[in-house]
Amino acid sequence: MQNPSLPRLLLLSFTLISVFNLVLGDEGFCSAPSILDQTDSSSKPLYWKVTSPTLSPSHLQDLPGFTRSVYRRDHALITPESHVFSPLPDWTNTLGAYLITPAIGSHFVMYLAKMQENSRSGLPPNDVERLIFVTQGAVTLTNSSGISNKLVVDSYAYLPPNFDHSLKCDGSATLVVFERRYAFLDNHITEHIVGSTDKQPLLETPGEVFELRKLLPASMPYDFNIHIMDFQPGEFLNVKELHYNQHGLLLLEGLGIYRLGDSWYPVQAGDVIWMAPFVPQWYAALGKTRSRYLLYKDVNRNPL
Ligand SMILES: NC(=O)N[C@H](N)C(=O)O
Ligand SMILES: [Mn+2]
Repeated sequence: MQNPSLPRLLLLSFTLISVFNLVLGDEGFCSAPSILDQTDSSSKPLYWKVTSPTLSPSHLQDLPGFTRSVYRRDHALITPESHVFSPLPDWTNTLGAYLITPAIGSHFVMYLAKMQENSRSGLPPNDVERLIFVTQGAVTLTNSSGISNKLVVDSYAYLPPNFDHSLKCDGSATLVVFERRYAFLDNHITEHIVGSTDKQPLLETPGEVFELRKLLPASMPYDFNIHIMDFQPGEFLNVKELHYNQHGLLLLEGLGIYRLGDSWYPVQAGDVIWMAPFVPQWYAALGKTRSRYLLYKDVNRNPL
């Protein structure tokens, strides 16, 4: 057999190198793109991952039937690839995905409302209070006396039971909405509230390292609150909580591990969690950026 010519050798070695490059990539063998390699998110709008989550690692994206969602007796993890939207009754041009309802065992509802152009909200049932929190876009809230407030990302509004109001959206907006049949107490009444997370003071968290803000007053008329909790990577809940209160959680930023009962779940921004009363619960923040989650918690009412 004659010696292979130099040009053939060069062609062969070039082919081999490019094949290895293709397989190895520059991070090593079979390297899957890491969620941590996300482009620098400082150029993105606040809470951008809530409405554009990493639906699943790219090498699992097209795996039929793959989901991280779980439903158990005392908890549920609802991840974005499981959302089922349908027109919200009484709302105009708005798609809703109910994520937590009394059918799961809760005394409240939690849903995502995707408002499209020229959309308008409907009212909740009588005696039902509502809290809306904007995670994308902007809406205009108008109350019965005609006063309007523009709510942008990170803003919220609390509407007392039987409080006439309407939300209008010209472009698009995504809201997370909590509604609950108000637990009337003596002659207490709640007030209409409009605010934004960044204007709420940090509260003491004795024995814990996370930063805590609350969106509603702690006073007796309010039968629930919304906690905004921030963890730096590596920080975790000190107390492995087990309490009579129930939770609806939306992870707004970051990623980590949520322990619920005897299960441990990797979670990321966009994930929603239902926690029934007494479910053991614990969180640890991972990754390169802070974790921030929004948490519904019933308060101020005797559990009997
Ligand atoms: N799972 C939680 O983050 N729970 C809150 N720390 C709470 O119950 O207040
Ligand atoms: Mn808790």
